[in-house]
Amino acid sequence: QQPSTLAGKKILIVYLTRTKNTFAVAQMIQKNVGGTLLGLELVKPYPENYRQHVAQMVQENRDNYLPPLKTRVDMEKYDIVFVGFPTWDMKIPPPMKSFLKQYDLKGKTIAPFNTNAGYGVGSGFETVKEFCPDSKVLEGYSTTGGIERDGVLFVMKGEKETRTSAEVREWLQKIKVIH
Ligand SMILES: Cc1cc2nc3c(=O)[nH]c(=O)nc-3n(C[C@H](O)[C@H](O)[C@H](O)COP(=O)(O)O)c2cc1C
Repeated sequence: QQPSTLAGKKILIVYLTRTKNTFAVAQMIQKNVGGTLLGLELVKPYPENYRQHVAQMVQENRDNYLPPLKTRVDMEKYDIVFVGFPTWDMKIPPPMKSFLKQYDLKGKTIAPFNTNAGYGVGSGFETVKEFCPDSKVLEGYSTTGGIERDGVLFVMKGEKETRTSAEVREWLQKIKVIH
């Protein structure tokens, strides 16, 4: 494991994923910094069908609905929280808003990361800042993931995986989590 410039700090890597691209980035982060991986699960999972999933999410955004989480975590144990999510509708996904709203992240350091279909993170990183006004929100990392609409699901393999791993390391160095 790499020496951490934040030695002694307890790290949580929370992520939301549907087709595992964001999960793959979460694993790359863990390889570099250690810490606990935590995948967000919902009380009522989204439909497996992509179009139904999109329709439900669009409605949730319209209603500003925060879906209840099944996942529980003792946040007091952690100092640094990595927050990973795919871009949905050019925004942060509703379940990640549920997470940010539910837990007290005051005084903690937050490092957001994202995968998307090529249109970028949208308003996602800004929303993290809005939900965490009393946290230190570091510069985020974003990369392309799947394009489920076109049948492209998991892409974090081969050359893409190698390149993304290198970028993740560079990002962790830039935000001074590792040397
Ligand atoms: C409901 C839904 C909405 C999405 N909306 C967008 C979007 O607005 N812009 C974009 O670039 N990608 C969008 N995507 C694509 C995902 O961000 C991309 O495939 C991402 O890598 C998925 O991460 P995951 O494999 O961790 O689930 C959407 C995917 C889903 C399932």
